[in-house]
Amino acid sequence: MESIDIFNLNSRSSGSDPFSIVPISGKGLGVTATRALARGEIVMIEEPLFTQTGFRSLESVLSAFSGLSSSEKRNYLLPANCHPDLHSLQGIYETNCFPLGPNSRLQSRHADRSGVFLLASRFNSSCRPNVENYWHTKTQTLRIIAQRDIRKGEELCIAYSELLAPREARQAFLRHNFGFDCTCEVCSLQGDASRRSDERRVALGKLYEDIGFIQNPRRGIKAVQRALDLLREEGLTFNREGFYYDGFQFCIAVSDIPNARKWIERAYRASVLAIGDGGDRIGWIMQRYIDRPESHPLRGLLPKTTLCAPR
Ligand SMILES: C[S@@+](CC[C@H](N)C(=O)[O-])C[C@H]1O[C@@H](n2cnc3c(N)ncnc32)[C@H](O)[C@@H]1O
Repeated sequence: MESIDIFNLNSRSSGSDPFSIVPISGKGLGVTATRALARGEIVMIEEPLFTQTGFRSLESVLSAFSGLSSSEKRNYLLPANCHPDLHSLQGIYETNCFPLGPNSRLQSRHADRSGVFLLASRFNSSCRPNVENYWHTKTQTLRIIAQRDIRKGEELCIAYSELLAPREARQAFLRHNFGFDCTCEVCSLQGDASRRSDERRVALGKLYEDIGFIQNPRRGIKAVQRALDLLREEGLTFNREGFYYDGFQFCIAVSDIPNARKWIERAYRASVLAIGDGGDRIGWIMQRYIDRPESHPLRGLLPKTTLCAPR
């Protein structure tokens, strides 16, 4: 393995940053917290070294690489490469790039742009991630945000794989795309604990797909509560704001304005904690409905009734 100047990497961050890049047993380098972090806190903000469109090729990566300064070129060659079948410049890109938007976890997750980042490329993967990457359109920077309270010294991990999938499927994905056997705390569970985790994730995946199609609002709100319970039990924060937003829409459809307001407030709070208060589109839409929930176009779609508030 290439010898890596960790001091040089760490010196890229400002002295007050709450993370450090260090060797992690069995995983190469990784990122740890140098102090306790609160949920919602921004851990890192980084500009891309270069970006690519969705139709990238060896030529486009080469062309971007040739525009870098000589020290940037040296730094680009340091991160991991899990694609020995590709040209090394392309392999490094495919191993380390991040999607750049679109900035909505409520809508499509398919980015048509990606970028490579020297510090952020050092985050290892966990199937119960404690930080999440988010592309902040306004500043054209990648933000890494704490998804729960984190202890000093804890490793900070993002998720490389689909979270709402059973262990075997996640492992196969990571082996195929990143060339490693995941040894995160969830993949290391044994027996019943592993089976229960799989069941929760599969159930969550089904709820995530199905909730938008449920027509009966009482069944819908129950499904939302169930999804939020499963997330809590599984220690995940994936799409929390989306599930709260679903709860809001069920209440709005039956003109239950007081409960709708409580659901949208939770959705907004969960969104700010997940991706920060960037004044982006999701935050802006949610804020509008906190002020005037009755302005949502689904209002009164179904006969009036009272549902329930989030727990
Ligand atoms: C994007 S790099 C992450 C940083 C990398 N550890 C380094 O030293 O630069 C991806 C590589 O890190 C390692 N890795 C990431 N997450 C891992 C995990 N959960 N278990 C084992 N290895 C992991 C794998 O070798 C993977 O191919």
